[in-house]
Amino acid sequence: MLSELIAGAVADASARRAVRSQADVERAALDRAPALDALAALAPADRVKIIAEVKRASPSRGALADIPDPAALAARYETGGASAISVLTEGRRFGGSLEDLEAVRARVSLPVLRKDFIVLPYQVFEARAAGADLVLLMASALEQADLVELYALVTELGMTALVEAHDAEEVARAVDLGASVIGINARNLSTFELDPGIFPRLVDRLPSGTIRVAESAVKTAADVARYREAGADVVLVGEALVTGDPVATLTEFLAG
Ligand SMILES: O=P(O)(O)OC[C@@H](O)[C@@H](O)c1c[nH]c2ccccc12
Repeated sequence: MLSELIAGAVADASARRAVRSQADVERAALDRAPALDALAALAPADRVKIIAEVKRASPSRGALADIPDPAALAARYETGGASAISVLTEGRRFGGSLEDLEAVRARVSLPVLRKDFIVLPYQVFEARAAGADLVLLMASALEQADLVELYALVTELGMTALVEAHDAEEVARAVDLGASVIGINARNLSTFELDPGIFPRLVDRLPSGTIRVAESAVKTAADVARYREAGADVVLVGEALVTGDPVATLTEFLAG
C-alpha cells in the first residue's frame, strides 16, 4: 500500500510539474514570507502540545468527514489551542490538496505542516510555495540518501522537517540525520495496523533535545495522557478531531 501511495503522489506531482515548472515553483517558494518557527511552537513545555490534522479520508478508514472549508476547521483548531496544523495534501486516498494547505495558511497564524508522501524536491518547493512551515518526511518512504537530501532542502528553505519513523531501524535513521523533530507513528502504513505501544517502546532511542511527536491512535484524552506519560512533547491527532467537535475535543485533550 505504501508503494502505491508513493507512486500516486509522484504521478500527481509530475502532472502538476507539467503545468507549473520546477523553476516556477522554486521562484514561488523563495518569494514567500519566511516560514514560521515551528521548533519554537512545538518546543517541549510543561503541558503536551497538539498538532491538529485536517483529514477528510484515509485509505484504512475511508471517508471520515465532509470538510467543505478546511480553513474554517483550522481556525477552530487554533481556537481550541492547537500548536500547529497538519494538512493532508494527498488527493487520491486522503482527499486533500495543496489548495487546502494554502487556504489554511491564509487563515491561521500557527505553523502549518504539509502531510503527504514527499519523495521529490519538487514537492518540497511546492510545500513552501503554498506556505507550509513544516514538511513530513517518512523514513519508510525514502532511502537514506534521499532522506538526507530532502531534509537538507527543507532546512535550506527555512522550514522544519517532521521525520516519521515506525520501527527501530527508521528511528535510527531519523536520529542519524540529526532531525530536531521526530514522529513515531503508531500506524504501519504498509499494513495499516495500529499499535499504540510503538511510541513507548521506541521513544527512549530519541536523543534528549529532540521534539518527540506521537502520531495516530489518539481517540480519547486518556490516549493523550498515555502518550504524554511515555514522553511525548507533541501528539498529532486527525480522526478524533474531524469526527467530533474540534474545540471541545482539543480542550479536553489539552486539559490532562
Ligand atoms: O487520524 P489519526 O489516527 O489521529 O492519525 C493522524 C496521523 O497520525 C495520520 O494521519 C498519519 C500519520 N502519518 C501519516 C503519513 C501519511 C498520511 C497520514 C499519516
